[in-house]
Amino acid sequence: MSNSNQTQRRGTRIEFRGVGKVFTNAKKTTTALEDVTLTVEPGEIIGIIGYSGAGKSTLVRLINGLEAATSGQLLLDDLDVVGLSERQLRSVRRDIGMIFQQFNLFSSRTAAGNIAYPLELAGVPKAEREKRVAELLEFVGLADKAKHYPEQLSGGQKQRIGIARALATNPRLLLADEATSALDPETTQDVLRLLREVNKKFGITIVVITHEMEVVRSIADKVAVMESGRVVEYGSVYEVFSHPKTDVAARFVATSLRNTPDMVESDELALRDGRIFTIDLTEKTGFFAASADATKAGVNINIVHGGITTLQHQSFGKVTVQLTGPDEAIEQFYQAVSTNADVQEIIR
Ligand SMILES: Nc1ncnc2c1ncn2[C@@H]1O[C@H](COP(=O)(O)OP(=O)(O)OP(=O)(O)O)[C@@H](O)[C@H]1O
Repeated sequence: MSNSNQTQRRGTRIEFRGVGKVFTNAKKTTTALEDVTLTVEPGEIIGIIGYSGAGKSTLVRLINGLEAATSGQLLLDDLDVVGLSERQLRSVRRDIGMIFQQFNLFSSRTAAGNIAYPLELAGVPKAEREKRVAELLEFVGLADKAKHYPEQLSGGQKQRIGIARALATNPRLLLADEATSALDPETTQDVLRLLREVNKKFGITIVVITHEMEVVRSIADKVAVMESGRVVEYGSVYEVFSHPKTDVAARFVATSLRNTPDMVESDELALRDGRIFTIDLTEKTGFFAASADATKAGVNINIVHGGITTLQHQSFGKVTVQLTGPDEAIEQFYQAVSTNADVQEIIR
């Protein structure tokens, strides 16, 4: 897409300041969000993760003004959107693109017709519209599918059309609500790669709502973990993946990294001879020096589980080892590695 405005525009900055959302109906009140404080810098990709009911969709609906916060402030750049009129919100929404789990394409319109729809709403003249639609189809790699109807497209292709439609009006913020949840893992990666490209090329801020940590790992710069309406953990993807602070974050990380034995594996490992340790590998661990000393003292070291990951240019991981041999030398190994690193022993 050659639109020169686009490269100069920057992504939206989002700031939640103590935001709460309480739904009240005749029978009961539900607190969907409580005291959410969070900043997303322009051009960042933030992953919002949480189990069902954690408040993720509500968070997105506040950003695009479909719901209003009941307390706190929500700033999009410098504008507090809490309490704006419907007319003002319409203008805010012009800068926001959305993509959805079920794609939400019109089945009666072709791929090109779907992408053209927001341009028609915005009153863009036909010739300009056609040019823009062609550029967008090219950008998402589906120029040959312009005249196809949604039912003739695969899930991944439908989502590409959804992304093209969301980009049609040059938004500065893209909200993706479970946008890859209906796709297989490989197609998910394709779509995430496209979203990364959108982010890099146009500097658009992207909010990715998901319940899959794999999605966060693949695309996000920052991650916010939600539980019961609160953001319980927030940080760079590296920080949260390498050192999750809360149980819920650790559980999400474990689903993606698989670098520690699960319960079934632990039960199996516990039956083995010797002692078994899961060791956090960092520069400070001194794992190789301690291993060399133990080997010299007659200890046999067997790696039984592990995984190393690189995120945001930093590597981290865990290794599970089985040590057999002289008790004293094994204890020395344990003392050495546990001085500077987190070490868990798997005990029968
Ligand atoms: N319009 C509404 N009226 C009443 N309660 C609501 C409404 N919308 C959401 N809630 C409640 O707010 C809480 C958060 O819901 P929300 O949909 O934001 O969670 P979620 O994390 O997106 O879950 P899911 O992954 O299942 O979509 C839930 O308890 C839900 O029942």
